[in-house]
Amino acid sequence: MFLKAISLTNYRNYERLELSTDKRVNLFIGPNAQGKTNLLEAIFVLALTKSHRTSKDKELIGWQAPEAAIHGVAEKRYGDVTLDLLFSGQGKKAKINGLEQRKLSGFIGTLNVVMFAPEDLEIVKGTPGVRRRFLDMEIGQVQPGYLHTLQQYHKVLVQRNNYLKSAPPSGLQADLLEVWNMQLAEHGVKIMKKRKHFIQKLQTWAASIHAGITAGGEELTVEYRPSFEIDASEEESVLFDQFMIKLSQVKDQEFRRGMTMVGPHRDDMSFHINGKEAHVFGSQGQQRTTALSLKLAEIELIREEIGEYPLLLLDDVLSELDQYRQTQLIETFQGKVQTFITATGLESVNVSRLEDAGIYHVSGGRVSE
Ligand SMILES: Nc1ncnc2c1ncn2[C@@H]1O[C@H](COP(=O)(O)OP(=O)(O)OP(=O)(O)O)[C@@H](O)[C@H]1O
Repeated sequence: MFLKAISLTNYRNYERLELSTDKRVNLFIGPNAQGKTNLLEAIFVLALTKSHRTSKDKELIGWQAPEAAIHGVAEKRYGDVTLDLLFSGQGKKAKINGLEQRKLSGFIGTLNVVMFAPEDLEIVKGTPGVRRRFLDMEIGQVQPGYLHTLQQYHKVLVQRNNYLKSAPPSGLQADLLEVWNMQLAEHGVKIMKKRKHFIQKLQTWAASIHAGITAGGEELTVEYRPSFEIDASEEESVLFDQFMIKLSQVKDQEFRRGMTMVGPHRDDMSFHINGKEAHVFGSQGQQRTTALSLKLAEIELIREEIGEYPLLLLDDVLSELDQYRQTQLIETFQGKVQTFITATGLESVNVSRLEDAGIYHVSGGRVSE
């Protein structure tokens, strides 16, 4: 897929921007705090209706304005699509080809993006919560039903935790807990199964991309670390029973601690380079390359799922890669994936390798070619 044009109205520091993005590689250059990330963020928001930097939509609206709008024209396999998002104090509205979508889930996935930014290092170095968010965003982008199941799971989890916290063990109502257990297990196994499948595929692509970027010097393995082991090839009913047994085993502990001890909200994933845990033993460069391999693997996973390549957004990351890794990155996707890159200067980018590139200068919320 290809983003042909984007316009912004009162989006962060862009009062009004109309930009045609008809090149395979679009490079945005400028000093700090001029609006480069804001522009990539706007493309990300047009795909997922929310920012990668903030959960507060209000922050996307220009400080002096009541509302913000993003308009884009994307070329897809089956033709052109126009996308509109409007953010105001009342919430957000989404339109595809001028038609308002009753549910945002009908809009998400029309445009697909993969963003790689400096903070993605946290996928490797950060807490399990960061890794779960990464998984959920990625699976959610290609399997719309997933986010709905996740929401249901979290609703039950909150109710169950409140009950565990407030009820004295002697006064427990076994029936009530049983109902929540069943709902938790029903949604929980669906999420775990999807995560397990996703990580298996992610592992295959990430390992081969990582080997390419490091000229075969590093072998990356990615593993799912659920709160209890499952065999994802089993029927959901078998996994449901396993989940229920697990809940009964940790019951006493749950009452003591007042919280749910097993389930996808306690999942994690692990990364090993040449058999050693990347989080503990990896150098900064190895950790960054691991995060990059995961993101690039996602590009292939999205293509497998939807039949075309997503856009790639690289925010301020090229300067952190040595020339060899930059070249590998560019050559892997050159000609196949439309790419948007930000950098503070051209010297940090191996421009000679780029084909069909447009170079834009960003200054104070304005973009010039
Ligand atoms: N809601 C908003 N309304 C107006 N301006 C905003 C809003 N949110 C952020 N800004 C401004 O946007 C600018 C930051 O832009 P951005 O994050 O895109 O910088 P950048 O060009 O990517 O810089 P760097 O190279 O440092 O990453 C800041 O000057 C900030 O004050």
